[in-house]
Amino acid sequence: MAEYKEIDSVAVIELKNPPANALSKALVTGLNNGVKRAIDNPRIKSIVLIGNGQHFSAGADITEFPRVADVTSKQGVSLLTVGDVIESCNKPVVSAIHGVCFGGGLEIALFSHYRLAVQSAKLGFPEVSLGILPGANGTQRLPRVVGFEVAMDMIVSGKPVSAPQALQYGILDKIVDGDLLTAAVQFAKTLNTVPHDRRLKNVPVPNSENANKHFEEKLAKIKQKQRGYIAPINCLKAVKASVDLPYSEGVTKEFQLFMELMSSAQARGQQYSFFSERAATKWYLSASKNYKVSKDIPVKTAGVIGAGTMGSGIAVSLLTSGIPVILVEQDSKNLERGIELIKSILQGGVKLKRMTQSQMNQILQILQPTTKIEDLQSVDLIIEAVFENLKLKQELFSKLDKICKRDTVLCSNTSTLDIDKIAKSTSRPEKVVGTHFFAPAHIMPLLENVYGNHTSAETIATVMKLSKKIRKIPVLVKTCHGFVANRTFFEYSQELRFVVEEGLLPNEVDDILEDFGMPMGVFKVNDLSGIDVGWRIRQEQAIANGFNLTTNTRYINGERYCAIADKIFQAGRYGRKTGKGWYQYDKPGGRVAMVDPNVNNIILNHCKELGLTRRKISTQEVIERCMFAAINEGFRCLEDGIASKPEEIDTIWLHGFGFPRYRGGPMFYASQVGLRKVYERIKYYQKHFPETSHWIASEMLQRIAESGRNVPISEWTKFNPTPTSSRL
Ligand SMILES: CCCCCCCCCCCCCC(=O)CC(=O)SCCNC(=O)CCNC(=O)[C@H](O)C(C)(C)COP(=O)(O)OP(=O)(O)OC[C@H]1O[C@@H](n2cnc3c(N)ncnc32)[C@H](O)[C@@H]1OP(=O)(O)O
Ligand SMILES: NC(=O)C1=CN([C@@H]2O[C@H](COP(=O)(O)OP(=O)(O)OC[C@H]3O[C@@H](n4cnc5c(N)ncnc54)[C@H](O)[C@@H]3O)[C@@H](O)[C@H]2O)C=CC1
Repeated sequence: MAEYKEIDSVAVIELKNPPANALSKALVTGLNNGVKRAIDNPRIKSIVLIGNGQHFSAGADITEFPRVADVTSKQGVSLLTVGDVIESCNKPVVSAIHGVCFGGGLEIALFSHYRLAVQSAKLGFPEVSLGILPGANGTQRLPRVVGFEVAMDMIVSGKPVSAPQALQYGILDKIVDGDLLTAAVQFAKTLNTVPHDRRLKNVPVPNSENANKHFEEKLAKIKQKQRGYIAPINCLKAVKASVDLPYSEGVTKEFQLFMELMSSAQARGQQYSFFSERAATKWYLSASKNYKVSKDIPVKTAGVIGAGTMGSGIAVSLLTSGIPVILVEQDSKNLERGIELIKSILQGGVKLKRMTQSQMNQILQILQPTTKIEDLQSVDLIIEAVFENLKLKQELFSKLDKICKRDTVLCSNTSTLDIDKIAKSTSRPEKVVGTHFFAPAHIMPLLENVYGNHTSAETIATVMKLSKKIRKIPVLVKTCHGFVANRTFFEYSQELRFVVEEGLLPNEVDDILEDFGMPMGVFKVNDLSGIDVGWRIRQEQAIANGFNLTTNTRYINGERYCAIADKIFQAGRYGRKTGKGWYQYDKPGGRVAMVDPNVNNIILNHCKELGLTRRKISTQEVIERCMFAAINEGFRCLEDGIASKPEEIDTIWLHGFGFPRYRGGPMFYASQVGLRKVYERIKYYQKHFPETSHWIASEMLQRIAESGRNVPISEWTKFNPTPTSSRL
């Protein structure tokens, strides 16, 4: 775990716990033993700590967190005990850093007396994203090096800094070229004693005159931008303690704030999210088709068809990752509009200092706009993002099949349509796959990749790899109408439309959802993605089912239907883009949503026409109805083999819909509420709303609820009554 060796008078202790040298109890014990061995050896004059493999250390071992008792136990060796041993050691200790030096890893480095790093290293405290704070004195030590404001920013944001930035802040003493170990040993040999100010606990916090002001400003920002999250607030309070209290009292305050977080439900949700998004990327269809064994096709050039809302954002994601794009539109007017959209997105990046004007110009050089689909003949991969219309997409794929080279991967950004139906218009269904981006496509992190019955492992591997290359979090699901994201979101939003039909107004529903932690209420989301898009999807589905949808429709094949959204569409209110939808906006494309009495009239008239009596609906009822409807559908996706594990559904909601990370995702939320209760409430709603089939409880949910025990999420799929494949 920690390998000890001697190079002349220098003891070298190598942290070794692949893949990221997480500081497990065993590694910390090994480190402690190594430092003590060096202290006890009179021939040793100084000590170097270095990481084996790709990183110095990714910090404390998160898998050990559930055992909070271990973390806090005074028995055994903790990061704090080894930290004390390092800091009080009379032989200089040098941390030699490469890869990442995160969390507890950075705390070890800050207990050390000197820090060196290679140019590419990254240093930071990401604990806040796990719902905790750097609890091994990081909140008291970092400010003593970098001052209050920088420490506050680093710890509250969790964002790492580069080695050159860390050098500038004084976190690093030196950036070294060439072999890190050789340089560190050479450096260590020049050291004899440990000066007083190299033990950070002896040092006051510099530049702390305006700490109160900075504290108040940051607190206000957190409350506005990270509404509901407790970890950033405790991080901030802990850093402030470094200024307000002597070191010995500051660490006690840090411990108290750390323990508050560690035992919180939010930390459980955030740590679950860390593992669920990694579990979701590990796709598995069979022994010969999975993330471990399947090879991808390198994507050196790409095509995007349709330069509307989605196509332009998709093109930006590809272009900013260095992939040249041929952008195809149906005519030059739409093409011009698409190019302008792309330019305005990039210009936004320049404004926010994410890129320079000259980088933007370079990016535009690898964009080739055209109205000729034939120009796509030799690209490696194409993403189609034209209107949501099956016939149109089939025609397009059939053309692409004839035009493109044989191994071009053909992707559709369809948000609902069956990939198999699109694939069947080609002679290469194995190359056809869904790549479902979320709006705005250049910002939203999720990529829901969708395989059909004929999609090859190579095609899947290609889009999963590409997702990472373009900085997206990929999840692989199986084709069906709406896949996982829209299938579950549909039930959530449908139930909320019913709530509006029964008594609440859109802004009242949105307020409840935003208080629950959603970044935006469902009606604001509808306005953003386009009321016309939703309308088109409903029309498509109705046509596919041989049904004629009108604004008077109340039931479809006996199923309750709410036509208010269609009436909003009929009123020419297409959402933000037209400056009015469920809300009134400051201007077309504007962001400021205002309650519009005209919308309220549409709703009230609708109810009057149908003779519906409106009623008061409680917050609890709203949350239960939308969440439990989505959760029930999530279980059905598992039953149908559309998703293979609950973690996929949760990752989709976290990164596609901005579900609050501290709640883990809808399925994790269900586990926290308790599946027995979720099941009972679903049965209750089924009794009250028998004409809505999403209240028929999933059999899998029923089995778990009736098992009489608290089944952990990792075991839920064992209760699947219809295991469909080997994907479990
Ligand atoms: C009265 C006194 C009593 C004593 C009281 C004592 C109290 C003291 C308490 C001290 C508590 C310490 C507090 C502290 O500072 C806590 C921390 O350090 S929390 C950890 C912070 N670190 C992170 O959040 C880093 C997370 N990891 C990453 O960012 C990335 O994984 C990384 C950049 C390292 C690598 O990224 P990438 O190459 O993309 O690979 P993956 O992300 O897929 O990771 C590969 C693999 O590694 C696993 N892993 C990564 N980090 C950790 C980790 N920290 N712990 C456990 N496992 C980790 C990851 O899950 C992947 O595993 P797979 O199985 O392959 O999916
Ligand atoms: N808007 C959203 O929030 C999301 C939409 N989607 C899906 O993405 C696709 C595109 O949606 P949007 O970008 O919102 O639509 P959009 O209406 O903004 O853009 C579609 C573009 O396709 C172009 N187009 C139409 N036929 C074409 C053809 N034959 N050749 C070349 N270009 C053609 C149109 O001119 C238009 O610019 C749809 O399948 C939609 O369901 C997926 C996720 C989210």
